Amino acid sequence: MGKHSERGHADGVGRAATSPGATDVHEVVVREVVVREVVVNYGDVTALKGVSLTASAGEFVAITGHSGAGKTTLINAIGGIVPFAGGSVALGQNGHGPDPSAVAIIPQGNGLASILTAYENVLAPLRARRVPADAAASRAQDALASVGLGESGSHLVEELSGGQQQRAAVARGLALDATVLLADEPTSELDHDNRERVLGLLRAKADGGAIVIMTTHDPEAAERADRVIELDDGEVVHT
Ligand SMILES: Nc1ncnc2c1ncn2[C@@H]1O[C@H](COP(=O)(O)OP(=O)(O)OP(=O)(O)O)[C@@H](O)[C@H]1O
Repeated sequence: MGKHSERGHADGVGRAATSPGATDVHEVVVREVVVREVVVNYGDVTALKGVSLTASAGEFVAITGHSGAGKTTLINAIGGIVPFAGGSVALGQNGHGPDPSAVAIIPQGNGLASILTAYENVLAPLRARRVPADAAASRAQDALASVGLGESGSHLVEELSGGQQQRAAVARGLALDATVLLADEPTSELDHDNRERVLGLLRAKADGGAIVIMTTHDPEAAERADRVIELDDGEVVHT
């Protein structure tokens, strides 16, 4: 099957459960993300030139900017998956570095394993984080249902459309129930209704106390955030 886009209180780090599905595991709760003067180099290319931002629990922040401005690099720096040459990223107020168990990333290009089913893709990171099997299964199924893929979990990713794959990636990020959710262009492949569905889920995560940081090229999606931070050529040009 081909790929068809659907487009047409900063009080430090604690340990607590954050949703009914998370009552069986302890997860790190982050009240604040503080990015200070972060510099990221790829060889000779300086992708971030001293970027600073703060986001607090309950906030939904959009990062905008033209292609190549550094949005993905910023998401990955906050998520701790790209090294930075200068600056710092702190989760909570005590100077903790990025903690993988506190953060979920919905990556650009979905990052799903195409030979696994959608359900297996959502389940795998939950199991990797030692969520017990029954709870992981139920969280994976609930997350898939929340993005409208309740009936499609048994399909191989390679059998899904581009938009369905993107929603499966959103489900995978949501299922982790992390208190920092980083979403890199999570609606780029979606039709209007599914874009609204996903933006509503991200809004609900923030309203539930998470810190949601989303990159987007879509002005209408950015409008749904509490704040918009614009990057240009590796620098914050508007907040
Ligand atoms: N792995 C890499 N190696 C070398 N340069 C890179 C690498 N990844 C990104 N870059 C460069 O870093 C800069 C920022 O890229 P980044 O992907 O963060 O931008 P972006 O704003 O997310 O772009 P887009 O909207 O197209 O996804 C660009 O100049 C890009 O070419």
